[in-house]
Amino acid sequence: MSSLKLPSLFDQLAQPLVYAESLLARFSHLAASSDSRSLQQQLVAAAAELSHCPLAQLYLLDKTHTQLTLCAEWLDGAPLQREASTLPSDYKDQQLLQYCLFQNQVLHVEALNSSLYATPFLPDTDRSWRSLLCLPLHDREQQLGGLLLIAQRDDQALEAFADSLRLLGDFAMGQLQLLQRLDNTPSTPPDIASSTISHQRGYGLIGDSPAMQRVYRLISKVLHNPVSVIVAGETGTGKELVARSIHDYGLRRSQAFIAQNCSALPEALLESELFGYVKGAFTGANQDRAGLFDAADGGTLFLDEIGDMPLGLQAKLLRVLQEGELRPLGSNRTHKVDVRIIAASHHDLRTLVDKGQFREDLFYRLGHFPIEIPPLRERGTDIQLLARRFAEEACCFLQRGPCRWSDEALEHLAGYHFPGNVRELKGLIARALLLCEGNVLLPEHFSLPDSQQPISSRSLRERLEQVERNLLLDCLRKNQGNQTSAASELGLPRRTLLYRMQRLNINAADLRLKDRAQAQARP
Ligand SMILES: Nc1ncnc2c1ncn2[C@@H]1O[C@H](COP(=O)(O)OP(=O)(O)OP(=O)(O)O)[C@@H](O)[C@H]1O
Repeated sequence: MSSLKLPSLFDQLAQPLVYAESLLARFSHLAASSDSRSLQQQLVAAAAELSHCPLAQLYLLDKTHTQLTLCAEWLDGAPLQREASTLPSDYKDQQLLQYCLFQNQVLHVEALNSSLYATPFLPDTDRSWRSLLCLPLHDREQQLGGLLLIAQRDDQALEAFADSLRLLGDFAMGQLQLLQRLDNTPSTPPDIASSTISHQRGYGLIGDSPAMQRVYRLISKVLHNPVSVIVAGETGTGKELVARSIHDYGLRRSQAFIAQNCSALPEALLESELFGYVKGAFTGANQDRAGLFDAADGGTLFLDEIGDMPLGLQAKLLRVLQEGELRPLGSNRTHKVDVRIIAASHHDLRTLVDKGQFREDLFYRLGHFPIEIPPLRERGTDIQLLARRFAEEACCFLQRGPCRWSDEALEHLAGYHFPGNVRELKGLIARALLLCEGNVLLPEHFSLPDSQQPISSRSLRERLEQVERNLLLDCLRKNQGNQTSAASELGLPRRTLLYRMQRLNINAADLRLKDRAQAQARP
């Protein structure tokens, strides 16, 4: 929440203490309200009366965060009930409201008659509207939930009311949330069998651990904000899933989400995939073809493994990000695109910048908002939530009845390190279900390496070896088992890597076989 800027309030109001007193009274009225409808009415009445504006409006976003609805209106001292048919069916074309929502910013317009914004959402009255103040409102989780608007028929500076009305509006949003929760409280306790579903509250992601709660908080900050995001984390931790959640729960959800892995294609092919081309751009270009930027126009483009994008393409990407303009291959014309970029990498991009393998300007342009996804080993009991959920999904997929978990099997999983993270867990469970002939999952259904004695009973040396083993395995997997590339990434001579692998009992051939088996077992 923003804090009250008392100096501006004191400067601009004739009787600031009287104002502060009425503001307090409004807070306590709202706190006492016991139904959502009257709470919304009380908020608009309070906003109009505190600011001495004839009009106040409250707009709320629906659960999908895409649809804005006018929920309460106060005009000339009384509630206004407009026929739904006289109101816009949605406010997607209302630039002023959308600006406030998308930018998550307070908007103050003092001379509406000379402003560029149209205001058909304000009610028609004898005298036209001259000034307004529009405030984004947030709920208790700091998620954008709606807008509070006040308007005046004179040219009047209304910013002095921004901080205090925002606090009041945010408080009302929190109260609304509480009332809605009370309305929906089930009269009987939740079904135990469906308990895992209740944990799916983090934007469709599973996990309740403090590490994942931190991720959810970061996601909530960028949902309604068009900044580029970099999702970082080890392989298989859920980076693409997080990117999808940001798209699915944000204002772009009705548009396309397109994902492209930047390490999967050679440079020329990646370039034509991303930017498109015109007929004759190269041999075989028989017709114009739109690229992924065009396909994602209005939506989100997820660039996975951005650290592997060749430097030449990085420059082209930077241009699109800066100018919002695209020039397909072989064309001398540019056109505008509006694409939100979410990039992911399991490399540390800062290190790549230092090595000259990633452009510093692109790093700063993209990396406004990094989100670090924790590895599974830092998520505590989330492993069990995920395991149960994946088993339910796999049972559905295999069209068999639900399986029970033995405590030993859950403990067995909890003690394992999971170098391949959530993806590895998912693969292990799919395989275990195939091996399980009854309906109880037991430790022997999970083919975890033998050395899985509890971490706490191992010596420091054994633990360090385990860390080193996981690091080498990760690096080898990432480099598709190529020891020369893995050694170069680790900054080791190849001979040293081979020696360490031998000492730690890592067999590159096994690694490839195991990965293949897991890929096949994946549902
Ligand atoms: N928190 C989560 N809840 C549910 N499923 C998850 C979660 N995290 C990851 N997964 C699942 O794990 C698998 C791997 O996730 P994802 O592909 O998003 O990982 P990634 O980090 O992008 O992988 P890579 O490093 O290979 O690009 C997917 O099947 C995904 O659905």
